[in-house]
Amino acid sequence: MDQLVSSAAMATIDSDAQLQYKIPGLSLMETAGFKIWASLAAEIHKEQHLVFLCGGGNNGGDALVVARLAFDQGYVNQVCILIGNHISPSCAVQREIIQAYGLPSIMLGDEISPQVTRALLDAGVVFDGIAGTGLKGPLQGISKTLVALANKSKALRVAIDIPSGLGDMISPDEIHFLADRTCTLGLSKAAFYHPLSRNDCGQIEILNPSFPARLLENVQAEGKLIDPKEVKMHALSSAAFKNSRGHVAIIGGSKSYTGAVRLSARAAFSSRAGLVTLFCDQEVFQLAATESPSVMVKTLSENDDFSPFNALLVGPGWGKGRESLLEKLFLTKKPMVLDADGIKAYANLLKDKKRPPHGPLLLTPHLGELRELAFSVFGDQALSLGKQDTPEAFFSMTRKLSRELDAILIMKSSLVHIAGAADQLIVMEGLNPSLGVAGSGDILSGIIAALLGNGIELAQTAVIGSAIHQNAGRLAHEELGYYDSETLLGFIGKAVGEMEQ
Ligand SMILES: NC(=O)C1=CN([C@@H]2O[C@H](COP(=O)(O)OP(=O)(O)OC[C@H]3O[C@@H](n4cnc5c(N)ncnc54)[C@H](OP(=O)(O)O)[C@@H]3O)[C@@H](O)[C@H]2O)[C@@H](O)CC1
Ligand SMILES: Nc1ncnc2c1ncn2[C@@H]1O[C@H](COP(=O)(O)OP(=O)(O)O)[C@@H](O)[C@H]1O
Repeated sequence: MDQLVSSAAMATIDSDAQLQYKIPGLSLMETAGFKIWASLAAEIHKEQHLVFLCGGGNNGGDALVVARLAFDQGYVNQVCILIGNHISPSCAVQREIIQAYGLPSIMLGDEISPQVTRALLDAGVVFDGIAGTGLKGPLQGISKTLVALANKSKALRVAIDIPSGLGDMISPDEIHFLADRTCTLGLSKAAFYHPLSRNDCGQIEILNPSFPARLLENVQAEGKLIDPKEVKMHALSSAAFKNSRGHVAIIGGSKSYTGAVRLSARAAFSSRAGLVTLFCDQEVFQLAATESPSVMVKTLSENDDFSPFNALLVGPGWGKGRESLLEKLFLTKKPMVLDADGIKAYANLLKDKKRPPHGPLLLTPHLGELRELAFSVFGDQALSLGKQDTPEAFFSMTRKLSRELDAILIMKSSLVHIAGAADQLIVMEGLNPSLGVAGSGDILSGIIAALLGNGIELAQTAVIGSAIHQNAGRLAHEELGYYDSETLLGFIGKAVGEMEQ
């Protein structure tokens, strides 16, 4: 599990390391540069042209250390592009060193020179050391122009610490360095994990330039990154049988959307539910009853009794106009997963200022549904959620929404963000486009419902359920590449089996 921190928190660790622990800034910088170069050298050929973009702060100083170490090892096709009016003391030392070495460098003013354009076009690797934790606001001036040009280069793009232009208080819509690799220092940064940022950081490697472990451990983190491969769950007792494995009721399915509930039901069985009953519209009944012999299928009515069930999944393929029924379902106080049209119905209730009391509640919105939900609670300020908002706003608004609704939110994009299961936001790196296929979300909600039916606690359910979905997607991708949701179903039980202990 990695902690995700703000740039401000990381900058405090940097200064505490120097002030409290007396580690010289230059020594931290040397170690940072050494570790960055050590992590990359084997992948770079001596014939490649290396371009180092170096700001005037310590991030630029780090880049200059990497340039010098590379030069010493025979990577002589290189140029350092120097920008910035204010040069930090440690960066000034590094600039003197590369001058003494005679490393090729170009000092840029306000405009890009043809020499720089040429260097970037010919580059095999571009190192971005323009700005890291010290960035204030969106990129301006020559830094912005340089990043735009570097982003057009076909080179391998390596960001030192943070891709320049990304920051906690900066929307990922603003221009930033598009990295293939990010060598981040100390701890990973929360700003990488906005739904629109992560892809632009490439492969992230965390390197510690000898910050004291105590400082890193005691940091106030914004979020934590959990690797789905490391998530485990208790195995079922070998004496478990259908009635002890939980009975899930799925309420959804309508004339226009007949497939969703069937996927959810099958996913629930593969995630250890013992019994599944489907409550659907008359139009879906015949289809569902014929196609899914293991599922008990009933026609949904106003007077259904949900008391025998251990968990309810409400919403897949449900269609519109279900608000009053949803209110009644809340009154059962049963552990409930709300997905898709169920979330939209809930948002409508909230817009009408209705806050029905409910039992343990877990919602699985994709980003569009999340915005709708947040809009119904917070109004206009939520309209940019997950789009043009800043990482800081995304993290804090989603935590606030979860508190406000007294529910756990599993927010689905190419990443998974879970709010409400811990003090910090939990993030899982999905980054598996094969999972982005119609019906994949219905499978997730079926998995979650089964775990709730098994009696697993709500917060744990969110983490374990998301991990089962991601692990199944990974297993399916390793075996098949791309697939449809019916095929994904076949990997759910395997993922569960690998996670059981
Ligand atoms: N102790 C150490 O030595 C260690 C430090 N470490 C490293 O130091 C980094 C932090 O260094 P830092 O605090 O010096 O700030 P930094 O990220 O270089 O940014 C300042 C530069 O950005 C520029 N700039 C700012 N805003 C801008 C904008 N909107 N648009 C354009 N430009 C803008 C600003 O320009 P100025 O405003 O001064 O003209 C200045 O040039 C950290 O990320 C890590 O890499 C680690 O290696 C550990 C050891
Ligand atoms: N690139 C990706 N990497 C990992 N997971 C992804 C990716 N794209 C989509 N997903 C996952 O696929 C699921 C899609 O759900 P959803 O949008 O509700 O689809 P549907 O409504 O078709 O079921 C979510 O769980 C989401 O996290």
